Amino acid sequence: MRRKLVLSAVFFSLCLLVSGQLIAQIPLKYGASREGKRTDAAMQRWRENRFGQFIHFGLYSLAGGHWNGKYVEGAAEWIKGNARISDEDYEALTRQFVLPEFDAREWARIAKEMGVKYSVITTKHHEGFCLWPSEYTDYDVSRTPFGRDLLKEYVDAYTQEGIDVYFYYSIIDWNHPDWRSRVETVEDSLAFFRYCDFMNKQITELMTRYPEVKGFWFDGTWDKSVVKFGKITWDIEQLMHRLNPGIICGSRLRVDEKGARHFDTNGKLMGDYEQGWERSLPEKAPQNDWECVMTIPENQWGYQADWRGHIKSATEIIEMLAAATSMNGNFVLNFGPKGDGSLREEEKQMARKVGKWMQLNGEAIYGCVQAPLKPQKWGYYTRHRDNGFVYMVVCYQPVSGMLKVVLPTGSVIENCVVLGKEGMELKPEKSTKNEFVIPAPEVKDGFPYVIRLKLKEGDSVGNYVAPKV
Ligand SMILES: C[C@@H]1O/C(=N\OC(=O)Nc2ccccc2)[C@@H](O)[C@H](O)[C@@H]1O
Repeated sequence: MRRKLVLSAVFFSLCLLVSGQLIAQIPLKYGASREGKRTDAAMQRWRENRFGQFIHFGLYSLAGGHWNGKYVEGAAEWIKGNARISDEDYEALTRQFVLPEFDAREWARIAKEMGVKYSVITTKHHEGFCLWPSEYTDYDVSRTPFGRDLLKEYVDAYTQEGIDVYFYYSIIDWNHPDWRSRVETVEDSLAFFRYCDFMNKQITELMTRYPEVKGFWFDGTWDKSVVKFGKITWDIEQLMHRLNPGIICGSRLRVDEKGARHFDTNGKLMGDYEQGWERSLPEKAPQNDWECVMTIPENQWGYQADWRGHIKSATEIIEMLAAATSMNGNFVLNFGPKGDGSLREEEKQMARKVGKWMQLNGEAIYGCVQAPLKPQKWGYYTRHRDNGFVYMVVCYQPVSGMLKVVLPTGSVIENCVVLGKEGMELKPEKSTKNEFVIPAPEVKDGFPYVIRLKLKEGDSVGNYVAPKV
């Protein structure tokens, strides 16, 4: 009998362990450096920004996804490898880096028009070319006909427009002689640690030359060299916090000493937000802060002259932004400027359409969080963190003409209007004890619309525990 009890206890614990309910905590030196959501003002600002822009710009922008007159398959910013371009031929692009149409103030104006509150720029992508005059390499803007400090012009122009700036920095550096994708020999180790020293110097340079930077968006931490020496990513995090304790950094930087990425071996998030949502959205709200980065075509971050496949419409982008906000996440839309420094027409169009929508409906996005209400098929609920309104972002117009809403028992809808038509109140009908139907307004422009609900005082939507869905 006793043996049976012991065996079933062991079996039960194993099931829990396997199901992840009970991760046996092991001591980690280079695991998560902090736990739980940050509550400081800098992070709260990041949360309230909600909508951001990504800018992928580098030597790859000159190639535009084509080489020797031919379209090159794959992501345009990976063209060096995709087209098997020699180091010499690729480096020759620096002599074409003239940027006759580059105007950071125009980029910033268009970002402002689109309604983004922050912007992330590739200071150095995997190619290793730096958009600022770095003391630690010649492979940068200062050795090109353009010659100017592009990063400074970007930082000044965006800051002038009131848009927070963030720096993308690739750990992978195909140009640097000491970069190693794997470390197998003593020589590899010596080179790789020289590279880490170079990297720490560049990160320090970026944070001291451009103190406006609010955070870093690290990439390229999947290679064996980084996974094997996770401590280097701990060191980078410690370095950044020494230089600016409020700096914000996502989970993609970090690797613990066991090789675990994003979440350490004990299941704890390493970084200030989940940075794994690339061209995808979660099914339900993650526990942590999180950010989705999205491309307009299927998978092109750098400039590709010939977009193929499905190109997302402004309506699709707006729905993704609303979905992200409804799950407490940020949404960052990518632009890949052309090799002459100008923005492509499709992206300017996108900025105009999304910006027009944001002007009318931004209050349902900025500073908003998940409204814990039963999800409905017509779209997404958001809730402003302190104005008390609940927003319904309607993306799927019901043929019934009726929008169903289930509220906390005893709730009363005091006011119900479509943003932009505040003068015309909608009349919700109470169908059962806590279900209402709202007559759907006519959709004319093919864009989502937003209904704003004012609930009777005392309705605790904030604390309402939505039924398990
Ligand atoms: C934002 C993108 O980030 C990248 N890579 O991201 C990933 O590798 N993402 C990833 C990796 C494994 C699983 C899921 C996503 C880069 O290679 C790409 O050029 C672009 O800058």
